[in-house]
Amino acid sequence: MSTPKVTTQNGDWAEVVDKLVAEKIASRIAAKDATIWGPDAESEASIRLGWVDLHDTSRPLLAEIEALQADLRSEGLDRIVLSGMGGSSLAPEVITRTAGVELVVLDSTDPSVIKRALDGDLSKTVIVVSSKSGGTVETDSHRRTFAKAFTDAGIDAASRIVVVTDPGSPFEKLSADEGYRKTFLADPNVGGRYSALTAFGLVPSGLAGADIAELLDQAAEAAPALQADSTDNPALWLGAVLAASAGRDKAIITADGSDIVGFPDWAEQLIAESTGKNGTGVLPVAVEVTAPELRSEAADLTNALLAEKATSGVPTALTSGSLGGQFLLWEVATAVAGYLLGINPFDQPDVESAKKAARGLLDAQPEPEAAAFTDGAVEVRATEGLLDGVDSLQGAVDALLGKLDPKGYVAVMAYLDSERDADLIAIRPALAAKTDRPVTFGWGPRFLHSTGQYHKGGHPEGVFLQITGAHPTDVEIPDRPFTFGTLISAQAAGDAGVIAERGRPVLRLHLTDVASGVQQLLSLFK
Ligand SMILES: O=P(O)(O)OC[C@H]1O[C@H](O)[C@H](O)[C@@H](O)[C@@H]1O
Repeated sequence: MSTPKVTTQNGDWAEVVDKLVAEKIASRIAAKDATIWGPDAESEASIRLGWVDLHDTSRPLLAEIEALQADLRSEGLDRIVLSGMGGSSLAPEVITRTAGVELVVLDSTDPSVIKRALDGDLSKTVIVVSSKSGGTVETDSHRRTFAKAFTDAGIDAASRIVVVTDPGSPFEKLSADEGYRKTFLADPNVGGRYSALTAFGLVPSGLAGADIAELLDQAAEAAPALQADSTDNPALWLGAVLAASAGRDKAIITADGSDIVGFPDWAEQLIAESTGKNGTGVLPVAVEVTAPELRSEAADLTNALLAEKATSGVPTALTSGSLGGQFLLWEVATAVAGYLLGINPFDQPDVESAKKAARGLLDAQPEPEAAAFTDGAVEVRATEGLLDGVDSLQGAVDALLGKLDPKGYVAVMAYLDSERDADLIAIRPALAAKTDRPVTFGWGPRFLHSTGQYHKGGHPEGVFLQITGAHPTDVEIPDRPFTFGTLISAQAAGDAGVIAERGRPVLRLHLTDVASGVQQLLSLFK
């Protein structure tokens, strides 16, 4: 095991850290002092600090998870599917990828993703449906669809559904009414993105075969250093680099040489939802190790890397240590960053707006907006004025990039199948190289529960490239008046509408044939 370490380069944060030590911020966080973030944040903070000692309070869960796993295995049930969005799936994804065990993570509404999950061997499948609120449309839709699929296959659906939710949520009651196999109630005093070491992180990971006791041991080993009012506390340095590097409001995150798999995607949600609000915050940009952003010397960047060496001259924090320790390190650092930025790190005020817009579209089912023009396999639409005088895909992309401020960023929002359409990811470094600006890439609707908050609530300086696709095969959602295809289209249109209302440029590309549309898009950058 190794305790978390943070080394800083290309800057001096000693004064900030001294102030944090003098104000006893670390020990006050550990003592669950809800007053740290000011009077406006106090009531939320008072029910959101349960994560500081989960390495102790989650212990009783281990035996329960182990017992269920043994039962499932004895029945030959070893294909674990996890339905969960944002904080209900990002941590288990990192934990199981790092442990090298199989977990099918379902955090999409793309019909092709759903179909693939349903096409797996249902005779060996258990679905863990995780939702803190119990009201998330994606997870509700997955649950309905899997329940029917089990029944259609002659399998007792209730025996194959495991629920993780908060006590008192509507989902707890539904689970009891339906007689689902087991309901794990999570600690309600922990928000989704801080829930890696609650039942949300531990249940699916443990059932899939990851060593979750070790994860808690790692966090327990890390905790004393992270709670100390000391200039040796690594979380104070990481928090200071993230929030107190003047004018540097974009953090490039990558993992190079770390044995932790996929950590930047988890950190992205933690930082985006915790800080991206009130027109401020830190934009987390999760990138591949060869990303152009890592060589950039731009004045608005910092780097937060799970790596041993800085890659450019910008302010950099290098972090290392075990996964359990890293979870706690980044959580404390984000709470510290929230304090330094003067915001409440525990709410996500702008996430709801996109959900509301999608619901409105599902209810109204309006005629789709006509395309401004079609180029090959791509229908092009955009916010008003953006396409004036433009009649080609190349021209449309250039027009969007023309709106980029010197301090702006590009957000690629792909409402597609992350496995089938994985080639599209190449557009991220291509755009970063072309614009010399940071580029976020999110699969929709997954990113709505992560960077989606920052895009609407953070610094208003993004330009948005939304990509959707045709669905040759759609999937019904039992007892709902819409299909997965309609749902994902409404989520995309709703989100684009909210971003446009906030005055940001949005270019919407709809691929009438996804495979050739993806290649057509990529060819723009060759
Ligand atoms: O666990 P749930 O209640 O289903 O919520 C899943 C996700 O939903 C919202 O988008 C929140 O912004 C996220 O922080 C949360 O993780």
